[in-house]
Amino acid sequence: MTQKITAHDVNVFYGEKQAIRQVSIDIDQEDVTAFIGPSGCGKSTFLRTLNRMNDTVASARVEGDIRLDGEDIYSKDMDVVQLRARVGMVFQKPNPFPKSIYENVAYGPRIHGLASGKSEMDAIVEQSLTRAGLWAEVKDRLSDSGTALSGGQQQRLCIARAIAVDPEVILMDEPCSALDPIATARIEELIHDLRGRYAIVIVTHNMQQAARVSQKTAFFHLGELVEYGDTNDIFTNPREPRTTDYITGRYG
Ligand SMILES: Nc1ncnc2c1ncn2[C@@H]1O[C@H](COP(=O)(O)OP(=O)(O)OP(=O)(O)O)[C@@H](O)[C@H]1O
Repeated sequence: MTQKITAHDVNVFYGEKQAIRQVSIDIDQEDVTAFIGPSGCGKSTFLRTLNRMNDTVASARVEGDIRLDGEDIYSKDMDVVQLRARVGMVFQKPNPFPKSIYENVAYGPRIHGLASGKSEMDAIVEQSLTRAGLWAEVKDRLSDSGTALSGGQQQRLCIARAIAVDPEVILMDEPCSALDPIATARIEELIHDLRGRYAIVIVTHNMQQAARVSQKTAFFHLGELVEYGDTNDIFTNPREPRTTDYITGRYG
């Protein structure tokens, strides 16, 4: 297994309040990794340390060592715009730009200078929408607004947008929580299809979803990483009593 991201002794504070305590974890390149745990345990906060999205929160402070392919992502030399292209993110609520479907996907490659002309851009847009499982549904209406799509299609458009800049890692923060069961199933299939090409980390409230889509699961509680291992082991043979209590529904 190749370790794509390594995190050591990570603490996150919002002002005085500590949200993440001494978390160390290695994220595999080839796997889908699920972060689970009760509301407020810090899953999203920790996820957002992995592409420095917490930089956008004025009160947030991150301590510790986080590396992408061995490179310290909190180093002064790290270009954060570049980092967020390498480590893309998909949010809870689909958030397409109020622009055409085509523009939603082309925007990132344009600002990163990834296409040298219209035909190259067309190819990136088609490939990204194809990988996101949306091409067949939108190829005849690329100039329609992204916000006119269904919720599930919007979320796949957001995944296409992340894919378009050729990321190495995709972070997904409860990507299905605003979707119906059919749209959720499409996203879960898509995660299967994308596995291997991108390292994927998904925060989910839904334990069945974690069991379905991931190979590795990390259980967080009160800002700590309680247990991390193969998804099968976490759900069938957890080592920690707190994990057992959570997966058997005793809290959360
Ligand atoms: N911007 C913020 N400012 C201050 N505190 C915050 C902020 N964001 C999160 N927190 C606090 O940090 C802790 C962890 O929150 P976080 O959203 O990371 O948890 P979570 O496990 O993702 O929860 P949920 O599943 O409900 O989204 C919580 O106590 C939360 O109130």
